[in-house]
Amino acid sequence: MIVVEGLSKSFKVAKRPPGLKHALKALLRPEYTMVQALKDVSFTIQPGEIVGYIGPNGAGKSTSIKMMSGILVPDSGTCTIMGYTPWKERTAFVKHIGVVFGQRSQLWWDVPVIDSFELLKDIYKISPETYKANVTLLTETLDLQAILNTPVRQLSLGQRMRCEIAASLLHDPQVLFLDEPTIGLDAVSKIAVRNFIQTINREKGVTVILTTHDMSDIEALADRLLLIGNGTLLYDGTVQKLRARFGQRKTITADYAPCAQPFNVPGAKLVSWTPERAVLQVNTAETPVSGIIAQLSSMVELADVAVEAQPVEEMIVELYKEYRI
Ligand SMILES: Nc1ncnc2c1ncn2[C@@H]1O[C@H](COP(=O)(O)OP(=O)(O)OP(=O)(O)O)[C@@H](O)[C@H]1O
Repeated sequence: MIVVEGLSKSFKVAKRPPGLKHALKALLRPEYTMVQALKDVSFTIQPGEIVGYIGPNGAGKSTSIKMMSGILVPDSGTCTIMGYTPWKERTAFVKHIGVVFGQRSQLWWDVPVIDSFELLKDIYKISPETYKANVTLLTETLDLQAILNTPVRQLSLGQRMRCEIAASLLHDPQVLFLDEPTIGLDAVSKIAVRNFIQTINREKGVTVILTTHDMSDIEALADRLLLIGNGTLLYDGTVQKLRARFGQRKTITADYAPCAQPFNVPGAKLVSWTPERAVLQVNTAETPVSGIIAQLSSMVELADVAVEAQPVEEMIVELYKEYRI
């Protein structure tokens, strides 16, 4: 579906040290530096995948999405999506993709949402039947009925995001690029957007490339992660592979009948202790959880035990540390 090979992109940025003197100098004799946003990035994405494209600020995620959606031209490298080179065959190519930039709107600010949808219908030359069916489906699943006649500028962020996602799917694209689609959304809207992404992936087979800083989006949606740092692709693998590598740390929370003294369980690290509850961390590669629970039950009268895996967020932090990004 998507084949990216050796993509590189640099930007020429004007140097402007602070101060009026430097500002005047920069105006008369501008100096430039080059920022390398992407360096030789390659990957392949299969139809129907949901891929989390992650990395710290300035890593090169948006630059990649802009190239894959045909907005930016790389300095070198190739990208083929459904047989198209995005930046060369943009008019034909955009019919097959949907793009949502969480920080920017593709809707017309002053007109009601439904008018923006009508304009998109004409731009994408969507047939009346497809348009009608999709507006009905998207209105229902994204709960848009009450806001379809409201001008975009009067919508809340969460309402606008739902409209943006609907707008990006009116023409039945096979690939959807989502750049921070849940940024600034409340918990209810986030879950609604995530559920919707899962639904269109499952029911319509839409391939999704998702960039986000919200690791709970990744945990809920992505089967596979692409980690980018300083413009370089550092990790390409499934969330399970990440778990196998970093997810051996488990947290055990034990509730017990009151106990006067803090205790020590060999093989586990005591994170916190109260007379009725202890939180321990264990590396399951070295000590099995069952062994820790057996030790605990010989020391205190256990009432309840909860075992939690390490959250994906913490594993990603470990990955960032490992690659020093
Ligand atoms: N139009 C531009 N002109 C100059 N530099 C740019 C431009 N666009 C991006 N850059 C630079 O390229 C690098 C990568 O930026 P990019 O926006 O792709 O990062 P990102 O991973 O999307 O970051 P964030 O998570 O903060 O959105 C950064 O150093 C950025 O300053």
